[in-house]
Amino acid sequence: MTTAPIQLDTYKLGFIGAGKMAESIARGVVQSGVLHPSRISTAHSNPLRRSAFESFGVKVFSQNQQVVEDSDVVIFSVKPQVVKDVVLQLQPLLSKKKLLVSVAAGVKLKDLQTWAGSERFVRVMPNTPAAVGEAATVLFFLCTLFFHCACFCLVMSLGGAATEADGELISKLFGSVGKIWKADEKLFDAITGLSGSGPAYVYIAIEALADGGVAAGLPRELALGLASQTVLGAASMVCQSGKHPGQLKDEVASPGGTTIAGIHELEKDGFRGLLMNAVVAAAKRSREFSN
Ligand SMILES: NC(=O)C1=CN([C@@H]2O[C@H](COP(=O)(O)OP(=O)(O)OC[C@H]3O[C@@H](n4cnc5c(N)ncnc54)[C@H](OP(=O)(O)O)[C@@H]3O)[C@@H](O)[C@H]2O)C=CC1
Ligand SMILES: O=C(O)[C@@H]1CCC=N1
Repeated sequence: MTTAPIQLDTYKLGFIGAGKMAESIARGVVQSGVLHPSRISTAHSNPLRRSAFESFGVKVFSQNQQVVEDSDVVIFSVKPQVVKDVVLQLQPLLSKKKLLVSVAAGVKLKDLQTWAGSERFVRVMPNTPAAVGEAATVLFFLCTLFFHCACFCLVMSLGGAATEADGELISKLFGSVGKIWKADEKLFDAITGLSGSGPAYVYIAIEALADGGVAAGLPRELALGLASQTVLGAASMVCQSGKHPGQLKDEVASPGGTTIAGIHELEKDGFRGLLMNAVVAAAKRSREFSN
């Protein structure tokens, strides 16, 4: 039985938690054109947070309850430390008609479903480049195997009462702000440590590369522009060339040249190990948020 394709623009999207992650997703969704800003809402009392969303047409209520009542899809984008209280507070409004999403680091789906009194809940780990349509987002689906017409049909059951259409809806929504993957929930702490937190590691690298340029005599603006574009170009080469980053690195490092002199410095001070440690530490912190 074929179902009609999901029309994203017939849904209304609400954010509980009008912070950096919510704003990044909302900006990316609006920029992609898949949803008009008038069909997006959030709530905050702080004038700065209100104007941040109103500046691109998103409705800002004063209460969370109004957001839930106004939305078909509700994204919980508050900090992990408060998500339980917020979900419990809104529980009476979280009917099965609402598709619920959590972007909170470390908070397990089973707990979210319990607090909401609804199994129509999906976990998502996005990152802030959603704002420019370049997010790395991982979705957690509860996969249930059903016998269907004498063959296996892997049904993306998103948690009990969630449906395959819910999966398509969430995939389309987050697919509009970048690349999406699906993974088992047991990987989510590592995913959070890598791609959830990863933009911050790269921002530090860009800042440090620019500082290196300044130390070598470049004007700050030129150094920052070159550093940013070099990281963007290198990442694009990995994503588009199909080559391993090690091969791409070797293609830059001429024998006895400048690059290998720089790489030698990085290796002397354990550059790789430092990045690995950052991901592992962030994943460990994510695990601390689960009950
Ligand atoms: N930032 C990122 O790069 C990523 C964040 N996430 C996840 O997204 C979630 C939000 O993170 P982030 O956007 O960075 O955090 P922010 O602090 O920027 O945003 C959280 C927002 O929630 C608001 N808030 C606090 N309590 C309530 C409440 N009871 N009801 C409604 N809103 C409330 C805060 O308001 P106030 O400031 O007034 O307290 C704030 O505006 C977290 O769970 C995080 O793990 C996931 C991936 C990446
Ligand atoms: O720093 C944090 O906890 C959030 C989750 C992943 C990125 N930012």
